[in-house]
Amino acid sequence: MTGPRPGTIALTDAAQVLTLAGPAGARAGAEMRELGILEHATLVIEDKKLAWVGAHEQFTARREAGEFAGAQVHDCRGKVLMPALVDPHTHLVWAGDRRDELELRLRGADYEEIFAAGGGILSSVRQTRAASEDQLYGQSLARITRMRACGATTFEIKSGYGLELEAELRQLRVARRLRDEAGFRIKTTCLAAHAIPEEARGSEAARASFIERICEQILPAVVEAGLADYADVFCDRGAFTRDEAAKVLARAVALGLELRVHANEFGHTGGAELAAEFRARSADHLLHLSDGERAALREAGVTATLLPGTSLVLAKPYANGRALVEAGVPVAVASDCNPGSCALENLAMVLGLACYGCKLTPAEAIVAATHNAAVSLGLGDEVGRLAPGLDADLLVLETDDYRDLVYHAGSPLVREVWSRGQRVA
Ligand SMILES: N=CN[C@@H](CCC(=O)O)C(=O)O
Ligand SMILES: [Zn+2]
Repeated sequence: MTGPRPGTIALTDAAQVLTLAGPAGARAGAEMRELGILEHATLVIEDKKLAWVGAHEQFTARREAGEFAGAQVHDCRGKVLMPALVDPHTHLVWAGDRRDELELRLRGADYEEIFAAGGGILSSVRQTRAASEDQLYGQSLARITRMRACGATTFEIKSGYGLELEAELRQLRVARRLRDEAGFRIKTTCLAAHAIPEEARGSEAARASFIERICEQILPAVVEAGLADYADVFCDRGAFTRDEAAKVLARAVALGLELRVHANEFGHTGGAELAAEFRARSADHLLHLSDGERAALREAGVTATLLPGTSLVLAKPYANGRALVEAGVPVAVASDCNPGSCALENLAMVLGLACYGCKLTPAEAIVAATHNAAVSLGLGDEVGRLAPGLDADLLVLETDDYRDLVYHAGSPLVREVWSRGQRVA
């Protein structure tokens, strides 16, 4: 029997605890609806970890027998406890803003046309290149702190607003500082293949030499500096062709990086097939997807990451999440937080969009933005479920029914955010 320990906290008698008990791997099909709900349940945190979860009556009996005696009790009656959200696709390190484009788009301009004319991603590249590392860090820290207040404690962060060696390294260093200095749980991705930069747009030869630079200069330097866990490519109309993307992905694999792919956002551009061929950890966006492409993702064990905030902001179709679940593809949901196509910071609200737009059920959306997202980042044994031994990253919701996250999407239901046993928001 364990005695009282300093730093023991009991979150007691919650109306629902969503444990997500079940398989440790990515979940697909009906498994995505299993939340492992305990009613009238208590959860015990010791130091940074989850130590115990079970019926409140059992907790009381064990406490009377002397266990958990020193626990600090935090009454959670009428509340829901669930794993903190995991955001597996963000571009949250950038400088400046694109508020002017928001107004242009609302008055009828098209995102792809703005990009082709030298705005869009290229506007953020100019602003990010011009920022110092400390400016970039300050702006990104404010942003990620707001995102955490909305419920996410774990983030994937991509580069891709540098598109030249030093600026790409700077973005990734800032992402690492958010992890090492500010304590966020972060995985980083080199997305040097996000767009062809202005200086490489004059000719086919300049374009080819930029791709060569990604393969022979930027990716090797990023790996050498230990700054990235993944590589990513924007394989789509107006960005990189299937052949160009394949070249970058092959080089990344040779350098020891795992892969994520921006795929099929604007059309059937080969990105999803490529993600399957290269057995990427995830294929993201997927607004346009055939039965064959869904089957290829399933066979290759690729997680489909949905970004419904982007569909809302760009007034594009929503990815068919229902068809992906029915096809047995593990689904994750992310914010895609970026300066242009989706600056939404509230992943809890995006879960609502995943249901209303992509037709996931509330339970599927929660599994997608917790456990499946964590597994896609290689963090399934740290976060994403409420099980003893995992980090104590969890949310206290101001409701007694988890479905309110979707029913009242956008309302401030995330009352407390805990990360590694500390209340952080
Ligand atoms: N689609 C490509 N990249 C980002 C958009 C970046 C931007 O507009 O700055 C996305 O995932 O939506
Ligand atoms: Zn993206």
